[in-house]
Amino acid sequence: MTQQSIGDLAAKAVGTGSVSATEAERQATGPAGVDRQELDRQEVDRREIDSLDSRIVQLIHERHHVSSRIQQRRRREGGPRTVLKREMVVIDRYRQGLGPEGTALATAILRLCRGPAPEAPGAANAERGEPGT
Ligand SMILES: C=C(O[C@@H]1C=C(C(=O)O)C=C[C@H]1O)C(=O)O
Repeated sequence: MTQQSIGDLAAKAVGTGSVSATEAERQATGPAGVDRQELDRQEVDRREIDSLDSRIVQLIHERHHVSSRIQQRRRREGGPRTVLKREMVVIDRYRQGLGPEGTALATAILRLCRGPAPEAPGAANAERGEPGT
């Protein structure tokens, strides 16, 4: 299901913007019903955020994969792992797109893409069959 269709479903299910609930529906559900509608909207929006966040995490994994390939190739050829000039270009793209916080985000992403493949805390323990996951 696409993000757009989740949003459409939400609009149909709980009534947003021009598709607001009728007075009759409001009377039928009462104040508690209105609260429930609000909760429904929040739940749908939260699911959309969860889905977006999963995609962002997946994209960072993909980015790490490609970045590692470049870094390893350069190392094999006797070059350095990192190239500051290129990193400045990357940081600038995030800053242009997101403002000052973009710089912090780019820096974190570059750091993630420098080390071993990022993994969830406890993932290594899970592989070894240890508790805490
Ligand atoms: C991927 C590269 O190697 C390193 C990693 C970078 C990145 O993850 O964007 C950028 C510059 C280098 O420090 C590259 O040179 O493009």
